[in-house]
Amino acid sequence: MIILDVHNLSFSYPKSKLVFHHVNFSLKMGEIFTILGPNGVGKSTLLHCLTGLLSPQQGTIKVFGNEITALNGKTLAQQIAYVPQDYHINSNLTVIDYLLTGRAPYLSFFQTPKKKDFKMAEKYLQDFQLFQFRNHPFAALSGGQQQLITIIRALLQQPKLLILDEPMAALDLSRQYEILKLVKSLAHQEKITIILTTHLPDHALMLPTKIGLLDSNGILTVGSSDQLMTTERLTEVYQVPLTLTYVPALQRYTCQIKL
Ligand SMILES: Nc1ncnc2c1ncn2[C@@H]1O[C@H](COP(=O)(O)OP(=O)(O)OP(=O)(O)O)[C@@H](O)[C@H]1O
Repeated sequence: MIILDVHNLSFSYPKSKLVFHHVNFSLKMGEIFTILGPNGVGKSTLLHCLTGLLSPQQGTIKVFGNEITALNGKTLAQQIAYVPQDYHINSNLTVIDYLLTGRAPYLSFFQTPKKKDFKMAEKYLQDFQLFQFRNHPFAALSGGQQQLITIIRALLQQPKLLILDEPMAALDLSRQYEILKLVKSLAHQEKITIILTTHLPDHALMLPTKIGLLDSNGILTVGSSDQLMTTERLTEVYQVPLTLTYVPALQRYTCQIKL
């Protein structure tokens, strides 16, 4: 079943050249899609289009067969959850209050969160060993803790499509391991479709994922990991000497920069 269908998408900011053009891909239920590319090529911009935050100049985005522009905010928030790259919020909300905003798509305008909503949020806090921060101000947490809380908030939306912009950028190795395992299990067990961006090709090499390579000409090349995660393709995209090596102990390739 196709969850997301992107056809012929092109985008430019006002009075600027096209960031990307003629982007095409579709994602099935439970599929993982990792987008890689150098700084400034337009990965976040593309994600903003996919969440309906930006309107493309050309092309269509369909979620469950419906044009994204035809969906109301509440329906969209029940179907798509988005964790932005810049998750810092300027507010005095406590962690639990911030998390409960993730339940808003399931509450009516005047309704306050119910016991069930608190329990869901608290369960995630326990699972991520963050329960001790329940009543702390969100803004007082470390960068990595804020990133994890923002991911939990997205999970509380119970989305069908989860969009994560550099979800591991602020995380230590053990938390990266946790998020990679989470991404795999959300996709395989809960059949959530996941799009993520990362600057570490190894993240893509660790996941069973479709790949999107966005280059500095604004072209998104979509294919399998075997097709696109090669020394030649990544050297071309990143314009840096690098090499992919198969590590038998890991049973996968790793990517290293040649310095
Ligand atoms: N609000 C904006 N107005 C005008 N130009 C913008 C805006 N936001 C981003 N850009 C430009 O669009 C291009 C793509 O930016 P974007 O943030 O999407 O890249 P990215 O691939 O996500 O980069 P990074 O890997 O550094 O996060 C950049 O040249 C950037 O300067």
